[in-house]
Amino acid sequence: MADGAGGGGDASARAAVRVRDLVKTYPARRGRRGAPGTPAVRASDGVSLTVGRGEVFGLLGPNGAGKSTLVRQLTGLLRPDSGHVDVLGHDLVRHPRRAARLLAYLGQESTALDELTVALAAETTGRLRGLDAAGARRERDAVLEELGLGPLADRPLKRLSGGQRRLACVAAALVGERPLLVLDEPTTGMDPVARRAVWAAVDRRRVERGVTVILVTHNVIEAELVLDRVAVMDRGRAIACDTPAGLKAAVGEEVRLELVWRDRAPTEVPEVAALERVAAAVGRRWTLRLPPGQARAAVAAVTGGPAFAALDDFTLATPTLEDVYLALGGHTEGLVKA
Ligand SMILES: Nc1ncnc2c1ncn2[C@@H]1O[C@H](COP(=O)(O)OP(=O)(O)OP(=O)(O)O)[C@@H](O)[C@H]1O
Repeated sequence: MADGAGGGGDASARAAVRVRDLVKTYPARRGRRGAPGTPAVRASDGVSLTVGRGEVFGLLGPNGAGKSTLVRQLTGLLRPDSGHVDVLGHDLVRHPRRAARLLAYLGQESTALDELTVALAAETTGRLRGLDAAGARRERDAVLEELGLGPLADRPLKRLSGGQRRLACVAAALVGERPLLVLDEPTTGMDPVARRAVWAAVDRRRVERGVTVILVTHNVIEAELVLDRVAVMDRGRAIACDTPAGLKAAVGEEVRLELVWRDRAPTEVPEVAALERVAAAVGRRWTLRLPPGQARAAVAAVTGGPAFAALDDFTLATPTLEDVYLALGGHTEGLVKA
């Protein structure tokens, strides 16, 4: 595990992936036969980020934050409405087919391999990635051994448990090596032994071969264990990007203040108007990160004087790791904490 040194300015100089101003809106759909339709969703709302070569880079965020939409654009599978995606010097918006040579992608759904046995899924993927027959068999055997899949080699994927099937799909993704691995929640449903095998395999490729890894997760603990840097996604935007330790340190000294207004915030009160400029507002709820002294002053301002009548509730708390996300302006629903 690196200390996160792959991040920051160094990463932009030796970028594996650069994303600039990526926008993707899924169009609204009309409901059929009186059923309600779905509104348009801006799933990528101007995302920019840079992943350094050899980094294990995470996308963290709750359900619906836009993580999968982002990686599907990174992998050339989904065309952005606007913005740029550069992978190892290739413009994947203009040339999406080049993705197949540059990266291995493990999506959330992997039914394409279901009819194959574990061994054949790995071998076939190797052949599709250009290995000759002997090379594909060699890599197949090595990766099945590495992930502890030997005993299941001859079982069709559709006859495996969810976690075993996921592990077989990871194995297939690792055959016929690509310089970039994009893994969308690779360890879903796996037991701890399998999870450890996956993280070890990922780390080995990075350390021994300089492979870059982009990893989607909404597990905060996992993020802290395996990632060099992490971008926190919320409603189609990357709201923060740093090492896990850096993210914690950035809010560690600060206090989280939550204000809930009865009806609307009384922004005609100058102290409230000042707080509004630094608050993340969701409806009637404002979340602020403030140094302890300022937090005390803010509480005094909203609990005394004319603002108090408009205040429904407030809480003050020291941020925990999980609070990093919330303190950055995100929403905790769906963010796995263990
Ligand atoms: N094909 C689609 N058509 C319409 N809307 C979509 C489609 N795919 C995703 N969305 C919407 O886009 C938003 C982002 O979805 P996305 O799957 O990228 O989120 P995510 O962060 O990967 O979530 P999860 O953690 O649940 O996998 C959500 O509001 C989702 O409902």
